[in-house]
Amino acid sequence: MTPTLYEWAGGAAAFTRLTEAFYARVEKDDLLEPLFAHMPPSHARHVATWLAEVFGGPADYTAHHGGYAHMLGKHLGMGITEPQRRRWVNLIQDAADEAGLPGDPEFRAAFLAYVEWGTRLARRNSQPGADVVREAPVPRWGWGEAPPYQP
Ligand code: HEM
Repeated sequence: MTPTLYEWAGGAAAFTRLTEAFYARVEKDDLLEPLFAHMPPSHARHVATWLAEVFGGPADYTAHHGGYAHMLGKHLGMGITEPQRRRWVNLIQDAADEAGLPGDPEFRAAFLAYVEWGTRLARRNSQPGADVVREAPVPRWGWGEAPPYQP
């Protein structure tokens, strides 16, 4: 059986460490801090729950946090710029290193693929007047072309 990305990453605790490390960096970041200035303390935990579900963990964001529609609503009208999007991508990769997520090529390729996809959608959906998909399931992301290397 191929493990899920969630299992390979180290389960719920790994995603908690990831988003804590990420938002510690966001708070000190010139481009992102202004966007997140009014973020409630629960934010890091909610994003960890989202990412855990996306990568094959329990569907708790869908069950308890309003699912896709709630996530979408948080980004609407924000007008994320490309430099801000790219910084988000850079900081979550730094956070993945700091949080000790697996560094193997296959895991990081799948992780970054989702982060690229998700941030590009978030940026597009955040533009004023964007034509957005309002209802959808929380996505589920897999290994793609390179499954985990298990000798
Ligand atoms: C893969 C990409 C992304 C994912 C998975 C993601 C996920 C989320 C989720 C789940 C929430 C809602 C949290 C809750 O339920 O409380 C949220 C809110 C938010 N996101 Fe994103 N996001 C992504 C990209 C971005 C980008 C690129 C930016 C800006 C550069 C951004 C800025 C924000 C902000 C400012 C909030 C609202 C924080 C608040 O509650 O005040 N997101 N995001």
